Amino acid sequence: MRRIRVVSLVAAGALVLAGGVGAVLRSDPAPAESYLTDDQGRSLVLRGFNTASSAKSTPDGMPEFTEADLEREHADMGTNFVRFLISWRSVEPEPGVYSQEYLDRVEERIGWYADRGYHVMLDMHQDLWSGAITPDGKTGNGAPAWATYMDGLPVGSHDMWEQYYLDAGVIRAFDNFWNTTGAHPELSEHYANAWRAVAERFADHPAVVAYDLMNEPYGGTLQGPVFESGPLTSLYQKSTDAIRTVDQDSWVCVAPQAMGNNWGTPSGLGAITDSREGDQRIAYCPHIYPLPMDLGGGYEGTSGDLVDATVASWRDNTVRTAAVLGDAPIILGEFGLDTTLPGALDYVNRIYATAAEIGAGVSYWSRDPGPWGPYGEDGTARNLVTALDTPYPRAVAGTPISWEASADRLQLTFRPDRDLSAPTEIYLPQRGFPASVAVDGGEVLAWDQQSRLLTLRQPQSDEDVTVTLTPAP
Ligand SMILES: CN(C)c1ccc(C(=O)NC[C@H]2N[C@H](CO)[C@@H](O)[C@@H]2O)cc1
Repeated sequence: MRRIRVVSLVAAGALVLAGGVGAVLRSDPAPAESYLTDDQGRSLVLRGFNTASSAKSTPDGMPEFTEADLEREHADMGTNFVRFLISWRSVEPEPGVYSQEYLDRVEERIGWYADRGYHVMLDMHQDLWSGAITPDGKTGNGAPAWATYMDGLPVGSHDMWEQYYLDAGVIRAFDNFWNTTGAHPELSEHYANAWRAVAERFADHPAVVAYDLMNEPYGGTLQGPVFESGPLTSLYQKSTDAIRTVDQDSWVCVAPQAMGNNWGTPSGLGAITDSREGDQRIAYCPHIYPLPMDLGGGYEGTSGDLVDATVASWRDNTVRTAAVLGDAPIILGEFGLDTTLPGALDYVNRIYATAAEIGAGVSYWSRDPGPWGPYGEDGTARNLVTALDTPYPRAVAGTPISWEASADRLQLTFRPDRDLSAPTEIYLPQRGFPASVAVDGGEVLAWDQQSRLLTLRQPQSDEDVTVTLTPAP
């Protein structure tokens, strides 16, 4: 049973511990800008995957992922979101040259998601800066070789990929990009202009809802708040300004540095100014990877306690930084684990419960086959599929106040917005709702057992409404 309670991150409220899950009761609903919204103004609850790590190394920059793979994911888990990996090396293979052929390939795949009603966040992905940090091109990914200046400093050979971040050549490549060296002010300009080229292509695409400006930033010799409030915030501002010259409506999602923040420490990220008309559309997209999990401890015993402490700290720090960014909506851009670890699915449920508490979208890392993913190398469905196939209110015609879900029950409290014409839309899995649905507190507009979507007639009330869905007897 996964009980999920969405609570306010705005009201001070009393911290109420219920069933071991911390919850801050909402005394006032979070402002609508605490959620990304769709074109009809509905608050979006985003659930999906990072697709996919395989794109880091393919020559054409595309994930090893087919439309049939998406069809299966949609049928098995009812996802509505994807953090789709793109790369600077593919967008701008030569300085100032933007590959429309690559963007064509991206657009083709985004069309698969659009055909199924998904929302897409494009992730300009990097790890260890670039494939150019090692001769085999297989260690890092993201930046093009022409933007990789290691100044002849060495890069070693390590068993753990994270260790490459401490090599002098890798640090120098990052230092030159952030212009900590003073030698390459042009690189961040190129980066912002690459984003403009991407946004120019997707500004009017019905499925693209957000741009994740940089995956897991790393400051090289600059670390922590001095990096995050300095070069990182500057790059985000420069990229946001470039995007807004061609796209006024997509959300711009900014992430803290990975080191530390992935483990629950606070971020020094500064606010970004959004020049668009109306409400700002800046979102915050941190990741979480508790160190005890990374060290193989699993979610049990002492390791489980340390993970819980990390999750609690991460949540508070995430809410704090989202407030600094102007009550920005939150998307948990990445979390994941080897789901063969002890307590793995309890951890998955804990993270989804925490995400729901702060109104965050979630993209699981990752969609690739294997022990972390929903499907094995041989294509068989793994334990993660059932864990993720649970009811959720995909689009809410108003402000979500709280919701709880298990396989065969969903209870949603929301404050309707009578100005919205589109109805609240809820996903209900086959395993919990094999036939008709009993609805208490609301009126069914439609129940489509093929798409697994139930829509509610918009209540003619401004007061909070609580709807409970269970399988009809
Ligand atoms: C030392 N530094 C800077 C560092 C260490 C560890 C990670 C990491 O595990 N990240 C978690 C996952 N995210 C990437 C993709 O974005 C995956 O490859 C990692 O497993 C990142 C940075």
